[in-house]
Amino acid sequence: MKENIKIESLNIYFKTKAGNVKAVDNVSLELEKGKVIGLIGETGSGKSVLGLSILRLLAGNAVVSGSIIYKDIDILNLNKTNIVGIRGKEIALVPQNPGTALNPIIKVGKQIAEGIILHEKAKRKEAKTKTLAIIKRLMMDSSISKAYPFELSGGMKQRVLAAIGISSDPTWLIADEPTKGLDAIVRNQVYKTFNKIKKRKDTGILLITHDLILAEKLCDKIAVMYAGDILEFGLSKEVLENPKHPYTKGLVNSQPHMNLKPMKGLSPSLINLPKGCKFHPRCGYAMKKCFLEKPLLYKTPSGSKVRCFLFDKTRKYYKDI
Ligand SMILES: Nc1ncnc2c1ncn2[C@@H]1O[C@H](COP(=O)(O)OP(=O)(O)OP(=O)(O)O)[C@@H](O)[C@H]1O
Ligand code: NI
Repeated sequence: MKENIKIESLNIYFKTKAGNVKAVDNVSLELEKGKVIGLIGETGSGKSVLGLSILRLLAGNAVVSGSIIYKDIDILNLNKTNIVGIRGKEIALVPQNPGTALNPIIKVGKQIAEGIILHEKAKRKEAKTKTLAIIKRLMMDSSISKAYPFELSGGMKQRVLAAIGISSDPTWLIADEPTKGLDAIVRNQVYKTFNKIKKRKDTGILLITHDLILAEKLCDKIAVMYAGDILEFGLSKEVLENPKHPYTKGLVNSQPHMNLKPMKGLSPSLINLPKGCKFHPRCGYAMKKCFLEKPLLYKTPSGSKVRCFLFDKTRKYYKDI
């Protein structure tokens, strides 16, 4: 599918005074058009960096290699003018921090309409009609178009950002932690907004989140990140209800609605990464091999992929954990 986003051997490091920060390590991942793919993992695991790289929005000290193919084009090779034609129009971002992402002195409706005018070269009147249709589609009251951002709650601002995101009918939406800092009721409203977008089936979503309840409700597939690596990838239900990698198990068990059992240890320094499996210093199942060699992504009988030697069936210490 030409409109899939195919990430291949993506490496991203940041040059800093303390050394090179390896934020994304040889990631290959295909995002299927019209599907919702979740990206979960502890803080600092590289989720936002991966999402922003698709939009070429990384900071100036980023060094990127590999490829991100969309419609037969490598996004990483586009010049600044051409990326502007894709960003916002075909691949849109719903940014983190709704508090700062909206312009405080412009009414919300106008902010949604501006995107439509910019990307679709629409006339102001057409843009206004479409803005009201989008507001209605996302189940918000039309009166919000006349409100200034400060008049809206955090959840409402987040939904307005989603409205801006879909205003140009993009093929892809990259949403970075849309429920961060919101209480349960408002989180549910944001979920409903994204579910509406999902139901239209013509927009795929890359959902970056710590909210595993949201991830399970919305995502078709989930990728689990740790220190720049994907450690597990598979159907959402499979990954969250039957996690295979010891790290995914730890993440699931540390959720407030689960045992709330924090995972032991801390993520490694991205400047000085552990040899072998990056998770081995924290892993209760670590074997000698894990200290020396980086595991591949092994396919499990249920179809998910797990970067863990316990799932390398060719070896005799394979067991279901
Ligand atoms: N411009 C930069 N210079 C140096 N390091 C950076 C830069 N941008 C990001 N990083 C580092 O890259 C790593 C990955 O960051 P990223 O924001 O992708 O994490 P994340 O998984 O989104 O975490 P969170 O869940 O907290 O949002 C972090 O260690 C971060 O400090
Ligand atoms: Ni992030």
